[in-house]
Amino acid sequence: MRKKMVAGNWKMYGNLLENKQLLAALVAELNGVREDVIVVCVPYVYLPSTQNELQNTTIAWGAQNVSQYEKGAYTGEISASMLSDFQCKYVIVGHSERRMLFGEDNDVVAEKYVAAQRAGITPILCVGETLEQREAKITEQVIEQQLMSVINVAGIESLSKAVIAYEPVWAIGTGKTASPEQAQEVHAFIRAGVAKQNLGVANQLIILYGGSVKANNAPQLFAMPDIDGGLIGGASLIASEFITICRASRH
Ligand SMILES: O=C(CO)COP(=O)(O)O
Repeated sequence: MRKKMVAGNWKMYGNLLENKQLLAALVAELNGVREDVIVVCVPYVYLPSTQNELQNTTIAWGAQNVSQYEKGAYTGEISASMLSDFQCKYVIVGHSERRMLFGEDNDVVAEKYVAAQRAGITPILCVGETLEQREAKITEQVIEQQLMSVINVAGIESLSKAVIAYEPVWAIGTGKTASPEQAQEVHAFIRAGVAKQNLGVANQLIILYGGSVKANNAPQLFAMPDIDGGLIGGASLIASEFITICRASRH
């Protein structure tokens, strides 16, 4: 049995006070009561305060991005070993907002994935098609390319220390969720592709769905056989929503 996982992606929201209240609510409701994996991916500057709130709890924390470089004259960048200093267990790489708004291509994403793993941090690798690509019926090609550019560099076994998040771009922040069947179809495609290369890795691989997951649609999504949980944006900022979503991952 694969573990279920729910990860919050706070994006560029929050402040010290709001974060403290949100984390206190999560700890009160979720700490120690679940064997599934619960993660919050916070803005870099809130890693120390998040660590402070969550250490000695069963809720993990992570970052939303990482530099592909180990160190050097890269003004404004944050390395994977810096994230390790704050006991980050996870980092999101290749989020569609990074790909589209900050020009990260498949090669850069692969380098970031490798940099994270080198520092012992589990990358949450995001893949997903745009609406245009879906309508052109090239969803599978797009996702295969996104995955293969990482696998070609890092190897198929590297996926045993990674999480994949399928996030259709058209479903992110739009309130338009992929139907459980639509999402399942892509999740199954991803798992089958990995299984062709390594069945053991494929069976253990956690594949999250992301894109307008809310408390009211999470149960149906998480009930699908290849959906192992969610990567949650907007709803991860509302304690009651996120807690309900975390509970929905248990069945
Ligand atoms: O991008 C997402 C998570 O990484 C999804 O965002 P929303 O849940 O706000 O649609």
